[in-house]
Amino acid sequence: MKTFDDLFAELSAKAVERPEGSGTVAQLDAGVHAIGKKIVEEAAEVWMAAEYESDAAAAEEISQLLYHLQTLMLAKGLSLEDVYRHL
Ligand SMILES: N=c1c2ncn([C@@H]3O[C@H](COP(=O)(O)OP(=O)(O)OP(=O)(O)O)[C@@H](O)[C@H]3O)c2ncn1[C@@H]1O[C@H](COP(=O)(O)O)[C@@H](O)[C@H]1O
Repeated sequence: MKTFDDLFAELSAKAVERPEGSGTVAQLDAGVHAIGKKIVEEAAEVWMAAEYESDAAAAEEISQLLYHLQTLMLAKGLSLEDVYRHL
């Protein structure tokens, strides 16, 4: 099963290698403003799923929010350590 750190390593490699068809590369090219809007959208979907949908649906929406947060971290050049030091 993929962990938060595994996904960050995978996305970091995609940002460097820029494989054809990568949604992550497209998001990074779209920039911080577009990724930020996606985060707000996904956060709302997490809230709605948690309040009105199944636990499985909420978990899936949470995974998507985590993905978009990682994409924003990459767009900003932030490392896992930059975030973890605040936990
Ligand atoms: N975990 C994710 C992941 N979670 C969410 N998403 C993106 O977020 C979108 C989810 O948004 P919604 O469900 O709200 O659907 P939507 O609004 O119709 O989506 P869009 O129209 O905005 O694409 C998906 O369409 C994906 O584009 C993800 N995209 C990729 N990953 C993983 O990231 C890795 C790299 O992916 P690529 O860069 O695409 O190769 C792979 O391991 C993927 O599994």
